[in-house]
Amino acid sequence: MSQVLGNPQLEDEDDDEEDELVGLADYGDGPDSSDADPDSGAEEGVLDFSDPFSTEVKPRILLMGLRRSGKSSIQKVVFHKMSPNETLFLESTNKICREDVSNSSFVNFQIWDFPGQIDFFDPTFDYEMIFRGTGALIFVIDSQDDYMEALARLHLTVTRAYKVNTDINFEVFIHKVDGLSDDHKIETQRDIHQRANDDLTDAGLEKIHLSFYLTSIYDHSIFEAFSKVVQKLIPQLPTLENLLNIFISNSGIEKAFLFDVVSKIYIATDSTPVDMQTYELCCDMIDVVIDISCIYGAY
Ligand SMILES: Nc1nc2c(ncn2[C@@H]2O[C@H](COP(=O)(O)OP(=O)(O)OP(=O)(O)O)[C@@H](O)[C@H]2O)c(=O)[nH]1
Repeated sequence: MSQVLGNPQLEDEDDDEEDELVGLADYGDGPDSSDADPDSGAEEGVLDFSDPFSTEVKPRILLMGLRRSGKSSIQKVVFHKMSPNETLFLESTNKICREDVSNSSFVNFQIWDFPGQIDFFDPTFDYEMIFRGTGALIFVIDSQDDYMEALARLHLTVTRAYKVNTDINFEVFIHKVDGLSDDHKIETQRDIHQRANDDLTDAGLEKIHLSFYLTSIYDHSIFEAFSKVVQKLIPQLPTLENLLNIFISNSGIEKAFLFDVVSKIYIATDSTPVDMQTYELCCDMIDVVIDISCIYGAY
């Protein structure tokens, strides 16, 4: 049986969502570029890259990838509890959207959602400043689309970012795999992995490590992948893992996760392998607890 640990902050959830989008950089060249996301409660304005907020020491996670690859959907489903079907109605992002995620002392970072058409040669785009403070760069590839252009973009993005900051974790989400058969998923992952690493080797940058994940917003894979990305940014991870190891060996519990209840990402787990079904069961349990808490108003 699994143990679910965490600190729900349910009463603040709605308020948090209101406050979460803290800034938007105008990066659009289209007619919609001044439109704020109507659902986000966003505070709109031109982002001053030199503002004091942007130099905060919170780890920064960037969501990049081609247009319509699924970046905003990932953010909305994981951090705003949007149902996957609702993402069909999301409008294209025309600005850099920054969101502060401060669910607990461990889940405390900024997510920057980039528009698909970002141009590194645009002098108004200060990519050096952006990459300098970045902990993880998630590059989203639409696996249901032809991914050659996405791979070229991935290469350009990673090499640019690495030049500025060699400490960035590069995470590649091979996304929308719900539309692929199991064999096709494995083949796509192998092909993307091979091509992306070959491109880096050809550029003499084989030391750059890319991590690959098969993801979809229609199942728990996106939460699992995000969990792994976030864990790499938590310096206390080895200690937490150790504590969970001690916990399961002394309690007879089979598997333990330390959850961020609000987002359902797990911050740490013991060192036995993660079985997706156990993780899904724990996520479902969290949903039940949240639903019951809402009904009985315990908070
Ligand atoms: N089948 C499937 N569709 C998805 C998934 N994730 C996102 N989508 C769909 O992909 C489309 C584009 O999603 P967005 O989140 O707007 O993409 P984006 O990368 O933010 O797009 P830009 O803002 O234009 O850069 C939407 O219709 C989503 O419903 C997924 O895991 N599976």
